[in-house]
Amino acid sequence: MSEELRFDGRVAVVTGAGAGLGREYALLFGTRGAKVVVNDLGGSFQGEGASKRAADVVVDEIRALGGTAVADYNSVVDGAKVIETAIKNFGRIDILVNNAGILRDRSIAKTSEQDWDLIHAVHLKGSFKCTQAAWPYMRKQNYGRIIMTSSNSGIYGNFGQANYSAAKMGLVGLANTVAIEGEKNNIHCNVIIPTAASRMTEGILPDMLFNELKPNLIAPVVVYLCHESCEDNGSYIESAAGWATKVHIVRGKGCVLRTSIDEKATSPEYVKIVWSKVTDMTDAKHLDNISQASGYLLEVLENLKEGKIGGIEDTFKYSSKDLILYALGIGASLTNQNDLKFLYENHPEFTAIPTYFVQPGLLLSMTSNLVASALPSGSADLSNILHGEQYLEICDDIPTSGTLTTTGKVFDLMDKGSGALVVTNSDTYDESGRLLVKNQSSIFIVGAGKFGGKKTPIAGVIPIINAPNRNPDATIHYKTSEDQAALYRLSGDLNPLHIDPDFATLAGFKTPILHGLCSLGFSVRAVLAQYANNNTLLFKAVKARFSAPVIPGQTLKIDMWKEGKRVLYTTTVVETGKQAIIGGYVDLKDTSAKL
Ligand SMILES: CCCCCCC[C@@H](O)CC(=O)SCCNC(=O)CCNC(=O)[C@H](O)C(C)(C)COP(=O)(O)OP(=O)(O)OC[C@H]1O[C@@H](n2cnc3c(N)ncnc32)[C@H](O)[C@@H]1OP(=O)(O)O
Repeated sequence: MSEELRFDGRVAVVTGAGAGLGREYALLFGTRGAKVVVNDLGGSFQGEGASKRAADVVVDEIRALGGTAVADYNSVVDGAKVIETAIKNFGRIDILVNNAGILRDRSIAKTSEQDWDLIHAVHLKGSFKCTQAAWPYMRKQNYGRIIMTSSNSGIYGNFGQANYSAAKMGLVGLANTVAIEGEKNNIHCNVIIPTAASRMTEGILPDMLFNELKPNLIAPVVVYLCHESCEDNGSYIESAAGWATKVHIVRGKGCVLRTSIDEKATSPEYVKIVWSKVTDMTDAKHLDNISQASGYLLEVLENLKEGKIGGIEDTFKYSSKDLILYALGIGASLTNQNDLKFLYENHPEFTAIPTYFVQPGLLLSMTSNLVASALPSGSADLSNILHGEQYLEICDDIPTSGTLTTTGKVFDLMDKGSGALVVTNSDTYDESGRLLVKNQSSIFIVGAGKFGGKKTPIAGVIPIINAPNRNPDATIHYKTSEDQAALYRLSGDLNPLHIDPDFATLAGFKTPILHGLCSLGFSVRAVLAQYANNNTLLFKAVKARFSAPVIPGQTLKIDMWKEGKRVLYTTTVVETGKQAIIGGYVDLKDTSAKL
């Protein structure tokens, strides 16, 4: 054990110290050398009556233990008088534990104004008045330790305690500001959130818990918080039953509700769409002060201004398990030994199939109204949406797990007559801000054309490249499984079009169809197997146009033409002879197999 923590020369005022927690604090301070003012009005726990006895008994106890103490019988609402007792008797005030409290439990419907006012007077106003009265002395001596007593009833709410909960949460707010204002004068203010068996909690807590909630188990925590060696200021400490912890308020990462600084308004409908992001607490953080809170807002605005957010932002987390699930979803199989490195996380060359990284961009589109926001109607229904084209470029080394940030925006909108074509661009970064992946998706909204828009793409929309007019240099067949879409969807694209027969009918298909990106994954596997010896490091980019649907269970024929480091390909459904992907190509950094 380290050196005994002493309070010699210090004067401590403990309010409501006639019983329960306050008594334990007062006794411990007294045995540690502090001169103690034992404040207690001596009323009932409902705030009725007053007697000197409660405080006197504790004073006697402290004296019997060899300590120094005086009683004070004032109401904490007369804070100046309470502090005056300390000054008159001991000449100073170093420690103030705002502990006095009463209960007036009623449901909100039955809480009278008097119930409300009385609770606020004792808890909140009393703590304020005592603190304010002690303040000039503490400032002058450049030292002070103040405790505010909050409660889980305030932090979480508790049936029948509206008045008490509000006052207890009010004390947290009071402590926050007192901590800031006192900092430069070495006045620290912290919050204790105790759960103790006392006359206030008897009958509320279960017996088993009640019997273990001894106030003397909390006193050491409060007494330490009041010691000069304790550097905490503005902390909330919860303690009960011989246990203590710090409590934090955290703020989620949040979600930007507009796509550019020029967008002057957002809408309740949009808020509804992104609500899961607004309320996502996965990356929640504690902020140390109000400047950090507003600082982040400024950052959001700066990013919007500089076009850095340039649209919607999303977080994408993945692990080796996700990579394996994806690999299975696009047909990787242990029947091919070369695929083991995609399916076994302990394989020395375990790696992602690069097309996995179409997911961050796609999921961003699917969980926001990015696509709909581009349309004149402002709305789009999944039953009318088909994946038209995809471009993916890997820009840097891809880790096998991570938390990535994707920013996405609408890049172009075309009126194709039979439908509208929305082109979205997204960039995906790792935690250090390294650009890992670029995606461009063209989404065909069937029936949303003829709105008078332009037909041709702007520069920057990556065109498809038609296959050469010669026999393919290589062909690979892959049979998809009847459960291919059921498996693939687990990687994130939960569009019911791929699994729900009723939804497929609604969208105009006889049966659910395969995800376009699943067919793309199969096709890239073929190119990597044929021309890169399955070495994913050689993969640079892929482009595809989804020209006809694929039904799970059909066989894909991937025809390939090698032109330098570019491999052009088409993907045909063997059973129907229809081309499912046209104009596709894979750019390799190098090739490892000759024609
Ligand atoms: C918000 C959330 C985002 C959701 C993201 C996606 C989620 C996924 O779950 C969805 C999917 O995976 S769907 C499955 C994969 N996709 C498909 O199966 C679509 C297959 N393609 C088709 O059916 C038709 O091409 C079809 C229907 C697309 C077009 O056929 P037609 O209407 O007959 O058009 P056509 O007469 O051939 O051509 C008209 C103009 O459009 C251009 N075009 C055609 N197909 C295109 C395509 N796939 N992509 C881009 N442009 C396309 C043509 O070039 C033509 O333009 P122009 O007149 O200027 O030459």
